[in-house]
Amino acid sequence: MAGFDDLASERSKAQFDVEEMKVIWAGSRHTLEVSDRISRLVANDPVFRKDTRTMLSRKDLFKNTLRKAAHAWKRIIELRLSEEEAAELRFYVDEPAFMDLHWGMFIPTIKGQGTEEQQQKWLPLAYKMKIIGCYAQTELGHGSNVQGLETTATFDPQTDEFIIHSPTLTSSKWWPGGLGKVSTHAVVYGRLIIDSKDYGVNGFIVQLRSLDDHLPLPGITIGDIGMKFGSGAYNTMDNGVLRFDHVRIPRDQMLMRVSQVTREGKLVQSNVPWQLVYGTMVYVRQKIVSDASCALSRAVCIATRYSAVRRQFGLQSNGIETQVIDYKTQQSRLFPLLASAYAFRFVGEWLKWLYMDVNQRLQASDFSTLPEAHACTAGLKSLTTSATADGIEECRKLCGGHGYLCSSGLPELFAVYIPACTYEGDNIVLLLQVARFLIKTVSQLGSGKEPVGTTVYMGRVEQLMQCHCAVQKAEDWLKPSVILEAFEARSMRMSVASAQNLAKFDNQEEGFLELSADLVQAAVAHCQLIVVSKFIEKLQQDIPGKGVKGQLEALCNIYALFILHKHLGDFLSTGCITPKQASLANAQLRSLYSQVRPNAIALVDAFNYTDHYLSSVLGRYDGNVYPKLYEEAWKDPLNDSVVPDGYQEYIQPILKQQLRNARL
Ligand SMILES: CCCCCCCCCCCCCCCCCCC/C=C/C(=O)SCCNC(=O)CCNC(=O)[C@H](O)C(C)(C)COP(=O)(O)OP(=O)(O)OC[C@H]1O[C@@H](n2cnc3c(N)ncnc32)[C@H](O)[C@@H]1OP(=O)(O)O
Ligand SMILES: Cc1cc2nc3c(=O)[nH]c(=O)nc-3n(C[C@H](O)[C@H](O)[C@H](O)COP(=O)(O)OP(=O)(O)OC[C@H]3O[C@@H](n4cnc5c(N)ncnc54)[C@H](O)[C@@H]3O)c2cc1C
Repeated sequence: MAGFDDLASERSKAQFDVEEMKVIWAGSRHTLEVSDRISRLVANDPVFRKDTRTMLSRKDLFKNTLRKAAHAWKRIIELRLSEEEAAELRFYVDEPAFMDLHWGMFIPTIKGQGTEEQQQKWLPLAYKMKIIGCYAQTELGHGSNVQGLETTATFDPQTDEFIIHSPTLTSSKWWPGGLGKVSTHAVVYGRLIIDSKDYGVNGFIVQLRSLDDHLPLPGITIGDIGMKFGSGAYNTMDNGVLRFDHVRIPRDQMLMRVSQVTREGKLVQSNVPWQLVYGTMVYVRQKIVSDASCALSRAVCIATRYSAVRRQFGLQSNGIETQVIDYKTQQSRLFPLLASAYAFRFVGEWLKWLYMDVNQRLQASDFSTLPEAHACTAGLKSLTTSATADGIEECRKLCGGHGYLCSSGLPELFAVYIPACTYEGDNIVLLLQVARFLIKTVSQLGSGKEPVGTTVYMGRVEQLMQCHCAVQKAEDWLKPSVILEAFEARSMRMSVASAQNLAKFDNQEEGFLELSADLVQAAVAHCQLIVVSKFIEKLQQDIPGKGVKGQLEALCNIYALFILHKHLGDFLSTGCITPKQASLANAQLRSLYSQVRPNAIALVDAFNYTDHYLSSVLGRYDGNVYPKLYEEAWKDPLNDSVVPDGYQEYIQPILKQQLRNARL
């Protein structure tokens, strides 16, 4: 039967050891074992079913999410799951919920911005979930501009308290996940006011709801902000609105690692940089990069399997049509996304390491790598989420009409994913942060301050401004040194050109605004260089398993040459490559697609996703697409009755009217 045979035959063609590739994808044999075990545990638990999610009303959907979250927590306790296992469980349950903000933002904020005493007081309560917290920063009037927040926290020396207040409608907290209906507490960001003086934005732990009956505490107005994009999707989350009317909290509920307010109302700065108030965002942005590879690989897995099952046109001698995966256009759209999924996986792994490293340094009062960590997390968050959102939509189109059905899994995946381009920092705003960092780095060249980390290449400015690409034949594009130099030269030249243009302005801030579109492109070029270079670094590690390294090399080259092809204007206009070299790169790309073609199904099998996680009829492991699509259609509530509700009120009268008109 079509599908079964197609995928089985594809798997038999694989030229590499899929089991070893699974280890590479997971990060280690141990991680693969944990992820495999927990994914099956979730798939086999009826409470975690998700097939009706897109058809439920908001209220039912939300209650269902609460039920799943409670069950997940129960299983975590019963099975004594480790933190790693619990995080995997959350991943495979695959439903955004208040727990994400509690564990992903509330707890990390207390850890990162609270003093030792504050951590000792609040963390045990949060770990045992005796309180549930969220992260209340964004307001109706201000999201990107954190320094523009309006909520006030005014110190009252009489009572040794802060008075938290929402002075305007636009100061209402708006968007925080978990806030609308669940959280009992929040870290609230507001302006610290002492003696009528504004000391800027700080975090405060505020109790919102009673721990007895869950009612809002006096002075607090709280609710959900309403339905969001798509059915199911992010509507499982209670993104909320919150207003304060002079709510009092004890002084020790201001998070005081960065600065402290004394009993006398004096502000004392500690030795840590004030930017640590933004620290949770760095942590979450780093996580979002790893998540990008998961979302993209999931869409790619669905589109690749379906492309091997789907046949259109071109009858072969045996009388069957061509698998759409064999069309070069399909390959040129699909394989760069497959390569991007692997590329984002490895850059995510590296970013996790970078974050751990910066964190260890912070503990030891070494703040030197914070600007680099901020630029990398901001830039890579922006680059990977934008590419993933576009990539999921491309996968939908790669699946033709059936991709538009909810049962393909792609519409909901898209709807859940796209806010990642906005939350934790709008992607353009974040790229502008990277651009500032690059301009600063360029302006310091020659000052004796050597560029570090991902900007080390800028230390070779003279060479990179003048170098000529050495490619003479298509295969030359397979050399990592050639690719790296082209990407470094492009990024260097774009940053230098931006800095030179900026220097023409008397007012740097005005110049920055005027040139911001070019600056964003320079930031993208730098971030793409990071992704390419981290993929190349990965390949320099010991990679066991028959044929595994060869496949990864092909994917790395596809990623780099696809980006080169997509941004050809940059590479040509900066003189990094010639038109002839561009066309050789394109020829090489085509040849790489042919190399990956027989391995495509095995390369997506290596993600090791269960059918439960994929939740896609098109992406089923067994390829049994058509019978299951047919079966799914009949499950739609519209098909509960043969004649639809409303027939007598709305269809029959029209038909009768037409009958009368026809007789006239
Ligand atoms: C055991 C059981 C377990 C249970 C299992 C459950 C497990 C569940 C885990 C799930 C985890 C998943 C977690 C993920 C959840 C995802 C959900 C996301 C929900 C969304 C949340 C949000 O959106 S929160 C709100 C986010 N908001 C933003 O991102 C705002 C963006 N804006 C800004 O960041 C800033 O305003 C700015 C950076 C754009 C501008 O800042 P500012 O106005 O201060 O000006 P400058 O540009 O001049 O910057 C000054 C100076 O500071 C430097 N800098 C800026 N930001 C940072 C930073 N973050 N870190 C370090 N430094 C920074 C900047 O470079 C400047 O430096 P100079 O040296 O002066 O140049
Ligand atoms: C699903 C979801 C969940 C969220 N969860 C939380 C949460 O848990 N806690 C929380 O506090 N917040 C949360 N947020 C809020 C989120 O962090 C903000 O929406 C985000 O930071 C973007 O800010 P904004 O909405 O103010 O966008 P705006 O800044 O208003 O952006 C609008 C447009 O203006 C552009 N723009 C803005 N500033 C500039 C600039 N300087 N230069 C050039 N262009 C600019 C942007 O690129 C964008 O195109 C969530 C948001 C969403 C969508």
